[in-house]
Amino acid sequence: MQLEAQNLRCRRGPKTLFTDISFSLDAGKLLLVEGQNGAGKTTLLKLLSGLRRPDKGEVLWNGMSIRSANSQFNRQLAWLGHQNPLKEDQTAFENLSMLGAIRSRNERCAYEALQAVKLGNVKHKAVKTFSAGMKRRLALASLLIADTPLWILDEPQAALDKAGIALYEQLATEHLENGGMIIMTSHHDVAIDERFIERLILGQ
Ligand SMILES: Nc1ncnc2c1ncn2[C@@H]1O[C@H](COP(=O)(O)OP(=O)(O)OP(=O)(O)O)[C@@H](O)[C@H]1O
Repeated sequence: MQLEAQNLRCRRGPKTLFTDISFSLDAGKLLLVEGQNGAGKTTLLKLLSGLRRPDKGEVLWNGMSIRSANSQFNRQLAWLGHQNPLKEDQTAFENLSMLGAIRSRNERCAYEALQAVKLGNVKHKAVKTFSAGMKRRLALASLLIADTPLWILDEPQAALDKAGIALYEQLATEHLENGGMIIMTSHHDVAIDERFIERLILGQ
């Protein structure tokens, strides 16, 4: 398994955000994308997810363009942006069950994912009653339900308290140990073993 970026260039409005980004990421590795506000981290993650096209360059999954129907890229990817992809009027359990149904998971997976993010005791409460940190935990549970090898996560630790950040780091470490891959941004330290981590700093 490999994700490769080849000579990516991106402009937004009059500004060139980056001109020649290349890297390759293998199974069991985490790419930490760093840079100041406005450096282009979110934009780069969108290019790598296929949500936005680069002005130049290509993103390859296992040697094949992610735009090729044969790449199966979308089935391998779980994306988490700044916004949590949650239905506010539904309960935590209903949100995860719905995602699980799309991925042919049974209800037990939803219960297990809720336990894993320590939301088991509020599983039948509507998401609109949750705090920002609880919603972010639920969004992290959706990664477990998706069960894809590649996670692309824009500030996954946002809104989480110390325990929530530690929980995220634990889930991410387990994912990497199982041969998964993660691309993420963060404005904070990430306490994940350095042997998993590669870094890309934008705006230098
Ligand atoms: N819809 C848009 N139209 C034009 N310019 C945009 C748009 N969205 C973002 N930009 C610009 O693109 C640049 C990069 O934005 P981006 O969100 O990728 O940065 P970032 O590194 O993720 O920032 P942050 O750390 O604040 O989340 C910024 O200068 C921003 O003003």
